[in-house]
Amino acid sequence: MAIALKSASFFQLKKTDINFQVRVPYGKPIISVRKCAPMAAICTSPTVGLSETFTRLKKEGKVALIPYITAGDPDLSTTAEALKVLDSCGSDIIELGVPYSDPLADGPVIQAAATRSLAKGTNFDSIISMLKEVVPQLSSPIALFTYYNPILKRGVDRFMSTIQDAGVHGLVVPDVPLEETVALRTEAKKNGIELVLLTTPTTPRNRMKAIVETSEGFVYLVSSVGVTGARASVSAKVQYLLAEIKEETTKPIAVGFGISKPEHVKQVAGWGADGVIVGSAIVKLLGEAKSPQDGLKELEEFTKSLKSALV
Ligand SMILES: O=P(O)(O)OC[C@@H](O)[C@@H](O)c1c[nH]c2ccccc12
Repeated sequence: MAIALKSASFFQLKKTDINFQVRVPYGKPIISVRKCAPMAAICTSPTVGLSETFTRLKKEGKVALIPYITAGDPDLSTTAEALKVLDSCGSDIIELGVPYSDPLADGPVIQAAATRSLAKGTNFDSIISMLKEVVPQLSSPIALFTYYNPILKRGVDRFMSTIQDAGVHGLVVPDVPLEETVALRTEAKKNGIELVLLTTPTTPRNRMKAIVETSEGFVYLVSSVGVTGARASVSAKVQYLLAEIKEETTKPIAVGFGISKPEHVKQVAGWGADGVIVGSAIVKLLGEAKSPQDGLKELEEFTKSLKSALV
């Protein structure tokens, strides 16, 4: 059954018939089968932002599942489907990475994904076009992930208004130092975009205090030194770092880096995290699957396993 995206605005899809062909302007049509929880009614009411999502989850006594994927890997049509799979399989916020040629904070898995995506011709404009089609079908807010250079190239004000117009709620810029976030924060605020800042295990206490006071949406606690990438275990130091940050702020704290299994998710949630971020394990699964359809099916199973660790 082919559904013109526009006419799906009040379409309640039942669990059994989530099997439809979506014709998208930015790439080849793709058949997708999703068996996760019934999609929320696709309505035009705007998704709520990051802070409101955490406020709702806190009231429900829940921890946010926050996956990260690289846009355009293996291709943008699959990214569009992956966003819907992640959304319908229990993600609460979705980090979407803009591929960049010099991802200095990324490990080999995400670096390879960015290289593949750029080789396919993915660029900021094609990502925005895809988001304009897909965001109205999602119940989870999108936090766009990009290095600073692509923002500067476009101009901070134009970048922020463009992502706001595409329905993006949050922004994470891992390589912008706190001292240089003034311009970003000013334009972000004008466009209702929540700028998430990161603190690490080696961030001095007074600097961490300034970061958490400035961060919007949530505080990103990097669990371990080094670059992104699945680890065999999550450092027990995270428990101490969470307690330290909670002394400085009541803002939600999401932990990322190295988290790649349901048991990691359970452990970090048990240490008091308000959100758990999983990136490389998902990027690897999608990027290395035999086909996009296989990748989407594996993504569904993996996302459900991560979500079940939080129930
Ligand atoms: O990949 P990991 O180890 O699961 O970590 C999350 C990470 O991928 C995601 O949040 C992210 C992608 N690129 C980044 C660059 C810096 C900090 C964080 C990120």
